[in-house]
Amino acid sequence: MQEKGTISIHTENIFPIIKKFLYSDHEIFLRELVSNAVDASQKMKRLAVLGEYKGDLGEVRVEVSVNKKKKTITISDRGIGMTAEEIKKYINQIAFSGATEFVEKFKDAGDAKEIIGKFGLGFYSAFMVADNVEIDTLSYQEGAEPARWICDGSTEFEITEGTRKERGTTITLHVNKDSVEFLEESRIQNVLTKYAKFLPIEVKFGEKDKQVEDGEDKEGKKKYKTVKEDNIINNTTPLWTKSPNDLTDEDYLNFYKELYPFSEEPLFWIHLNVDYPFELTGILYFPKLKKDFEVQKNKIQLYSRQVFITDETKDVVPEFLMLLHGVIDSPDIPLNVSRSYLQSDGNVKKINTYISKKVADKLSELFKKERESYESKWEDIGLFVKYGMISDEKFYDKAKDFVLVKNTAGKYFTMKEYEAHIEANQVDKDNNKVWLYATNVAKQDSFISDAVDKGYDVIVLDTPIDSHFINHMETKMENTQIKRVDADNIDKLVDKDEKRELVINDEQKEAVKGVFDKAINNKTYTVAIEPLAPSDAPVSVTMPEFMRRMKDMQATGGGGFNMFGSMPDNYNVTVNGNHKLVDKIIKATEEGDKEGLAKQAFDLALLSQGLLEGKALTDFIKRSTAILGE
Ligand SMILES: Nc1ncnc2c1ncn2[C@@H]1O[C@H](COP(=O)(O)OP(=O)(O)OP(=O)(O)O)[C@@H](O)[C@H]1O
Repeated sequence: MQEKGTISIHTENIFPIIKKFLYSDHEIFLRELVSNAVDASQKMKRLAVLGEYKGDLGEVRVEVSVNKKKKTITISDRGIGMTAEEIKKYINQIAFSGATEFVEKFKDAGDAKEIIGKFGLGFYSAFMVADNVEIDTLSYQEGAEPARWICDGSTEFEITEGTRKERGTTITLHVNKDSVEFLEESRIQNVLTKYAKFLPIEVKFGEKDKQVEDGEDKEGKKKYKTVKEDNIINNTTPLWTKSPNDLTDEDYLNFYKELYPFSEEPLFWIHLNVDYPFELTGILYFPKLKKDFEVQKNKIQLYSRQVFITDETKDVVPEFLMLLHGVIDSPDIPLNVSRSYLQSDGNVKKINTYISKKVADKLSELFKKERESYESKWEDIGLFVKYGMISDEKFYDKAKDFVLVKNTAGKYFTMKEYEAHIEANQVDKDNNKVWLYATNVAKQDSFISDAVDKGYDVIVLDTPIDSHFINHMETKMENTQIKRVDADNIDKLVDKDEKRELVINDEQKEAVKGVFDKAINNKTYTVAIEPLAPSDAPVSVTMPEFMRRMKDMQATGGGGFNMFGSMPDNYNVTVNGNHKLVDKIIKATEEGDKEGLAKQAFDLALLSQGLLEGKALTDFIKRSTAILGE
């Protein structure tokens, strides 16, 4: 038997185009060929189970080897093999028609780069690294003849009788001169570890050293010797393929270590398992996030029937879920399409909804069953929950019952509990509940203690996401305002319309304002004289809530409020017209003394907020020291 033919594709220059497109991702040829070998092996095993193959299965594993001298890479399996007819059908027609389709679809596409590695190019991808490809195969079918196929990367191929005696297929790649890197064992080892680590059929790549006990020496100490053993790349039954009922916490923790050898232990995990309306399995871990969530992204690995596809899961899982770690395995995620398509894909949407619901359910269960432990983990999960609430309305609906706020005394509340907690006292004249928050307990201490003295409660919102979270919550909660505790004088923050009289007259008020304006001499500070309690601070410096929040949001990204980030800081300076200091300023005869007092009080206000620095701080200390010596 000898047959020559032309592969039926229209695009004669298909090879150069494919090579160009896939330039940066040549390594996927190995993923494709090993996956094919695994598929053929699994089919073989199934046939045996079904009783359709009665012969000896032997050891069904895939073997990869490299011959540097001959410049070849071989991938061989003991799968179902192919007859000459099957080669013609599956390789010449199907495999190549897939490649033609690829070229036609994407030769003009702007996002060709994005689809690299996502398009299952199958067998054809061998030509990215090889000038010549051979197939030696023997079908499992009784009486089948071995067949051999050779193709030199043009559209010409040749099928002849083969010599293979053993069932299965060997693919031999004659590596081209641009791809010699793949003749290095370490390179192949890396690529296999990346893509084949959890394949369901054993993949062997050469041998490795192993230390085994070898009796004892004269002093009775154990001796060891080095022996060779098969280098098996994969764990064929990774944890996510097992039933959760058969697994212990230790199993999950060990698997986490296998995935991320250098990471801290995760907080908890969710085992995903769904058959309908799509197929998906996986394990998602909640890592210890702390406050730096950016570094945590891109840790979820995406598999399709245990073949690693990518760890760029953007577009496949909702943005906020990308903070999680773990594995998702689904044959229903289309991998051979561009990203924009992926976002509108029905299955991807269903998968998103499913994962997001599962995660919300898990958190809800933990909150209900183990509140104490949930609270102790809040520092780590809070960020995630808030991120989810802002970005996913369905998640918000569930999470609003288990999102927590902590007050300055360290007590945790749900939103409902907190509302009840402040309802009696923290309400302004218009019947708005006023939530007070601090972003830095140490720096805002004086404001916090003013609020606490009034019997008010202050919560701590000190993570980068909080300014966004507050904005979101305000739109959700009725008759509620959320204000930073240092955004104004406490009586203004919770304005109960308790009128207090100013003890000085209008003329004196103007004069005092003039003294402060002159002493401060800076347009970003707006001075106002207010009638406060004589025991309140003489001067306070605040930044209005709106301005502060826009700046905070801008600093942590997003919000579309770029203009605020570049605006100078604007502060309100509130002078307590009823404080003894004001009286002293009025009574002072020297202009310099008046200004000196005003400046000193203003600097003290800045100091209490950590706003006094540099030369201003040095001057203040000198001035204060001088006063002590007077
Ligand atoms: N090692 C093998 N043993 C038996 N049959 C094989 C082997 N490799 C390829 N084939 C046959 O050739 C066909 C084409 O392979 P190819 O990899 O191009 O596409 P595919 O595996 O069907 O799809 P994909 O694009 O997902 O890789 C396979 O479906 C299979 O029938």
